[in-house]
Amino acid sequence: MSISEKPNFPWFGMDIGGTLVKLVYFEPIDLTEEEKLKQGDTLRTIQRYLVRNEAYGETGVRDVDLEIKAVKLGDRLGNLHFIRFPTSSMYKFIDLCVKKNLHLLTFKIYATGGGAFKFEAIITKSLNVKWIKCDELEMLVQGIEFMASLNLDEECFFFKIWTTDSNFSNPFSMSQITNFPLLKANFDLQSKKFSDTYPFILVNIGSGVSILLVNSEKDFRRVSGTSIGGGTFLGLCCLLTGCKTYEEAIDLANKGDNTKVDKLVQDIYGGDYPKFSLTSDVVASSFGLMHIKDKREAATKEDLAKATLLAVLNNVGLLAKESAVSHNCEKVVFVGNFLKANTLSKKLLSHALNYWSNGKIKALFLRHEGYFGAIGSLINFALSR
Ligand SMILES: Nc1ncnc2c1ncn2[C@@H]1O[C@H](COP(=O)(O)OP(=O)(O)OP(=O)(O)O)[C@@H](O)[C@H]1O
Ligand SMILES: CC(C)(CO)[C@@H](O)C(=O)NCCC(=O)O
Repeated sequence: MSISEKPNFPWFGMDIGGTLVKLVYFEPIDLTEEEKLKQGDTLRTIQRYLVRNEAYGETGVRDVDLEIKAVKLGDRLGNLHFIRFPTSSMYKFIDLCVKKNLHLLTFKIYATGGGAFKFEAIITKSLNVKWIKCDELEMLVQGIEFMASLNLDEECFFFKIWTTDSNFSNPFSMSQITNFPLLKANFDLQSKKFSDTYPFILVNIGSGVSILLVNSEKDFRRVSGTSIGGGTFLGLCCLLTGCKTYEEAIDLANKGDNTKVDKLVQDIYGGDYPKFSLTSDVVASSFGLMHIKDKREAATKEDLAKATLLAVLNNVGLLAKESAVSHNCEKVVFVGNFLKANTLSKKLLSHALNYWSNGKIKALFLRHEGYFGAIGSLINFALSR
């Protein structure tokens, strides 16, 4: 990718999703003395504000652990900073930009995600920006390709699974998974091999789920999707458990037991259903016990959160597998913020794909999981004239 032109600073890429806004900020570290002088107070203040803080207002967070130092973007060198805040705070964000005098600067923002369309009118009315809308799935693929080109050691990883145990017929059975040593295996890094990954299925688990067949950076299409995604997990957990944040919901799910909530094959057959290889512990019906008063009363918040997580994963996992099989792909790359701080889901998806495909299909994960759309926007910004 050749990035030769130098648009004026500040350099941002933005992805305004259904739940979260993702912002990638390029902090130039090679400014000449002349450029520093020219930069002006507003820009300097903004830069300091962004890179010296880890939290912004009530809801903004910088994912400090994801920062990438000394990245070359065209002929400029800089650090990449990753910031997120809830889309529901978008109006407060615009007010903050005005408070920080950003409206006095003229600059361009490349924005993607549904919110690039939804918020265009209010942003262009409040700030003096040239608002360039980019397609979210194109940005996602381009963002991944750019990150792959950086060859960062720890970007791409998978869980090593040692066997496809034929006695093990329920990839989402908690009892078997805790006994299953493979899921406790260390990460194996897959860096420097990402370009060998084409073609692959890309599963973006955001509020909803988009599934793409990616043959190359330029050749991809959306082959499937589902409304049962990260937003469903978070929304249902809030309803069922009274939790208020994603972090709380994941914490509850990690501690719960879904068999107190789901109806298993065993609850229906009294044991296995061997004719169709359905062992007793397979979930026959997600939340299937909850019509029984005693069961309902016995189920804890943790159990409900775990059952919610599994219901979402079962659905996404199956769609990912079907997409991989029907398009002859051996790799499925999972991204999106539903995977954030969610190792349990990553392990379960890895194991499920491995089990369903007899070890042929591998699940891959990327460290900057929710930021690729915003990275794609930043790259397109840097490419722009
Ligand atoms: N701090 C958080 N707040 C809210 N949701 C979070 C948080 N961290 C992770 N999540 C999870 O990530 C999901 C949103 O993921 P992501 O940011 O990738 O999607 P989005 O871009 O907002 O949605 P879409 O792509 O469908 O428009 C949420 O539904 C939730 O499951
Ligand atoms: C609508 C988008 C593309 C917005 O990112 C996403 O939330 C999604 O793919 N939802 C699932 C839509 C469906 O295929 O049913």
